[in-house]
Amino acid sequence: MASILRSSLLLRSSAPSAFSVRAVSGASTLKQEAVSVPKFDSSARPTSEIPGPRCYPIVGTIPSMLLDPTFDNKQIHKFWAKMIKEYGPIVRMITPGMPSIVGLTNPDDCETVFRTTMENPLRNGFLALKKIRDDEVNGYFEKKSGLLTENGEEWWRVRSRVQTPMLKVKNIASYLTLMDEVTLEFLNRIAAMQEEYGEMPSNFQTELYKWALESVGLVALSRRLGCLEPNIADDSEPMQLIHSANNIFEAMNDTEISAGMWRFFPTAPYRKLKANHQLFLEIADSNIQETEALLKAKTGKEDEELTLMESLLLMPGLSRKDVVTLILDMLFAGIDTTSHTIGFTLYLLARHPEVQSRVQKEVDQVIGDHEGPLLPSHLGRLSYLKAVLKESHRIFPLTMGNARTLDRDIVLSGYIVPKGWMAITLNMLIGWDESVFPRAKEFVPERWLRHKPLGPIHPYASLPFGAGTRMCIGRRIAEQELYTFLARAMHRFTVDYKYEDMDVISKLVFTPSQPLRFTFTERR
Ligand code: HEM
Repeated sequence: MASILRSSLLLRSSAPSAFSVRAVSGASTLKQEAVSVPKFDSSARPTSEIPGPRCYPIVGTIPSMLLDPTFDNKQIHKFWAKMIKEYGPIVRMITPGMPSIVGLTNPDDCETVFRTTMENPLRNGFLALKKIRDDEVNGYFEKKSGLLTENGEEWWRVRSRVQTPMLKVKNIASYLTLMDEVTLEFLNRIAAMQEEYGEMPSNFQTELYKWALESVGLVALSRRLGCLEPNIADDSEPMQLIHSANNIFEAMNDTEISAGMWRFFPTAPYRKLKANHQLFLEIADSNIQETEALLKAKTGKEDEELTLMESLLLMPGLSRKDVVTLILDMLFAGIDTTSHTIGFTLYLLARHPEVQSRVQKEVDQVIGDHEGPLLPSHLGRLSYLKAVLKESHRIFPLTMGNARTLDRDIVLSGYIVPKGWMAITLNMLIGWDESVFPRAKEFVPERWLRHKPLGPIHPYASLPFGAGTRMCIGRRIAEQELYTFLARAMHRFTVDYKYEDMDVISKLVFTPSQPLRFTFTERR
């Protein structure tokens, strides 16, 4: 089947493509571009002096972590905040058998980490997921576990080929009309729920997951999945994808932020991860095959533009399995990310009516009485709305930090941090630091506007999508979904929230601590 599809697509390869497949084909060695790498200062203080909680022989800092009253892997930001307060902007953690860690809150250190790892960005996270893909899924992944978990040459083999097509704004813009259609349907659903319940039901988060999966499915699977059907059954395929992705994130939080016992025996979180990954894989794979069948059926028309995924299937140097694994990761990474960002942003807008009216004013000017689908030119003019999203990511970043394993010794905050250690840039704590962001506790989107009224912002201080060659590959897709949703929602509704303040719960990504019981009032 796969080869039939591939050859049928290849027959069309002479057709003009909407997507750039030329950019990096043939590039198979790690990027060697000129980056300015900070000089190593050999007079720096030794590694042994890096501050941190008490380190014991054999067990390292594990007892200091586990016995600390703030240590809770669902609230990991509180533990890191305490460590940084006690020890300063660089703190080390030693876990035997795992790479030692430094947590960082000085943006200059973050810059050093990203610059020195630019050519070989190693991210040794999600190890339990990698083990499951490598050892346990009956050879499905052929020991090539995909962008999320691979490193080095194998990671770059795929990344170098998908980088340009997936991050080119123009390519993603070709999905705007469809994304807009999904959003408009979802807003009708919001209006219906508002009518029925007088506010959003306490499971509104699940509604946002449906919007997110329906939106990312447009790009990943080139079709509608039906997530927004009224009364969609809880055991339907889209709902099973959503539930299993949620469970995968939760289980990965438990395997990632732990002493790593899953390496020695299948712990409960490891088993949960394996079972949900298997379920997700089976459903996603059958959906991918369905998409392949549809693509095969529409073969032959020379003037038909290729979808992003079709053009990736045609990319020299990428196998069908590579593309399938990418689609799998897009579906998996595309549910719990954009949906939580929307949840946090709506909460911040509800709590700051003056900001909300400014966004509404902007979208009224930009969209006005326009009746057709949103156009890229509309999104291009939403500078305040984009500032709102940046500010929302500063206050509620989705991840605690960005991680890089060092492939050489470097100096951070005046200490030598050796090769093999993992440096984590603590996004959330940097975002909340008054010395980096004046009026850090306030929601001030204006700080991101071009004239920077609160002063310049360090370019490495807020990196919600990571940075450099390993930056989020779904960034453009995510941004387009988020801009579309917020523009349409603010054009139609005013949002309100009357309940407790929002905190975060870590489920690999930060999720809202309270049910999202928003009230949406029609503006017209
Ligand atoms: C608000 C939404 C999102 C945020 C904040 C976000 C954030 C991130 C971050 C911080 C990373 C790690 C970057 C690094 O190590 O420098 C990442 C990686 C990744 N993201 Fe996203 N993401 C979002 C949405 C998405 C979506 C919608 C997709 C799929 C379409 C996606 C797919 C991926 C993949 C596959 C990677 C691994 C890339 C690699 O290692 O080469 N993300 N994302």
